[in-house]
Amino acid sequence: MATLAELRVQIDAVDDELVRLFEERVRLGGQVGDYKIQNGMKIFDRQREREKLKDVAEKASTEFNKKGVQELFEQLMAMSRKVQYQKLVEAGALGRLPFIGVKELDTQNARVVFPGTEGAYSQAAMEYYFGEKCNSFYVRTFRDAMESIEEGAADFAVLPIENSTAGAVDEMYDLLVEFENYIVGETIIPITHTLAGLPGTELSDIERVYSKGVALMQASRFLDEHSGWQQISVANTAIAAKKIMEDKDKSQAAVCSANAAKIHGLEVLVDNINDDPNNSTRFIVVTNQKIFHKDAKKISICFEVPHESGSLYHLLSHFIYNDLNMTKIESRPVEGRNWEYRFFVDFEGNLAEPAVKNAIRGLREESRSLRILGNY
Ligand SMILES: O=C(O)C(=O)C[C@]1(C(=O)O)C=C[C@@H](O)C=C1
Repeated sequence: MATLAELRVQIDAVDDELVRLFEERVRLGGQVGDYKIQNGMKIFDRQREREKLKDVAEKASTEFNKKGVQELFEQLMAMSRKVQYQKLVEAGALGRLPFIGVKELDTQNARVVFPGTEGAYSQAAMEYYFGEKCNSFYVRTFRDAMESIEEGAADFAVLPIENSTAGAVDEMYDLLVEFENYIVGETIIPITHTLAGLPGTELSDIERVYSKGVALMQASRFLDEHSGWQQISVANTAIAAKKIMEDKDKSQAAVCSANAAKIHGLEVLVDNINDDPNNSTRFIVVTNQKIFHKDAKKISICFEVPHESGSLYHLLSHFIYNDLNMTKIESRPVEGRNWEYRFFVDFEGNLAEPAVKNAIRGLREESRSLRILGNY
């Protein structure tokens, strides 16, 4: 039997040959890229790749090798595509950037909308981002705010997208797909909930607690200690506070900020009731113009993937090969198509960078309905 050293010599010889053939294949892939660019053809040829995978599997002898050789060729062809996309970018064949780079966002005379009512956390986030004196108004729901932007009634909207305890605000992700609005900024603020009621309310008076569903979730430990209380979800924490004040009923309380309690004439019955003392929410700033700040560092996109094994894996490889750092991924069901998903990805970068253009080019060709949600 051969010794380990002898076997390794043989493996080294095979590997040297593989590297030589790999380089030869990448070179040919590049030439195909030049041809496709000259003739205005798409880089990704799904049909050709399917045939290739079938062919190489047929040439392998065992089931294990058939599967292995297919995985290997999937990778090899993905690499060819990356080389070809790179060439496209170098040839300037990317077309115009659909987004306009701006030096500053025009926030001076802007009219800003936030969901809820006076005292909403979105208002606090808005004041943090635009300043306390900004020209603002409120609407009831997230959808109403997105509509105000789309119609041009407001220049910017401030909306929650993610909470450190409760996770993604699913509704916002769906609205970002539904409306042609774009993210141009973000801000994170601490969220500290209180239990608020009419002045003089005792905890023993309370029968019903109103708030936004996610706020009830964020205070679930405290609320679970009072299992007799009915929890009722309303559109917004500050709307809950306003309702308690209007109903003048001591059997009702709200989960809201101390500021919302004060604005609506309520007493803070129990302070700081969130499960996590570091509870905070990330808010996005949305507008209807396709603009991005020239120094923007983060890009949000969404896309649907073909219902095929490995398709998400291949799409995400565009980030790896272009050396882009992905910071977040979320998925949401695609409406009307059971068990199919739309992915939302955040990654670091600026739309003007070649690596970003290259990745987006590849993602656009290989996914369904790619949308750039914003660069901020
Ligand atoms: O044959 C082509 O059209 C190529 O671009 C080459 C290649 C490959 O590497 O084999 C790469 C990308 C295509 O999706 C299909 C095949």
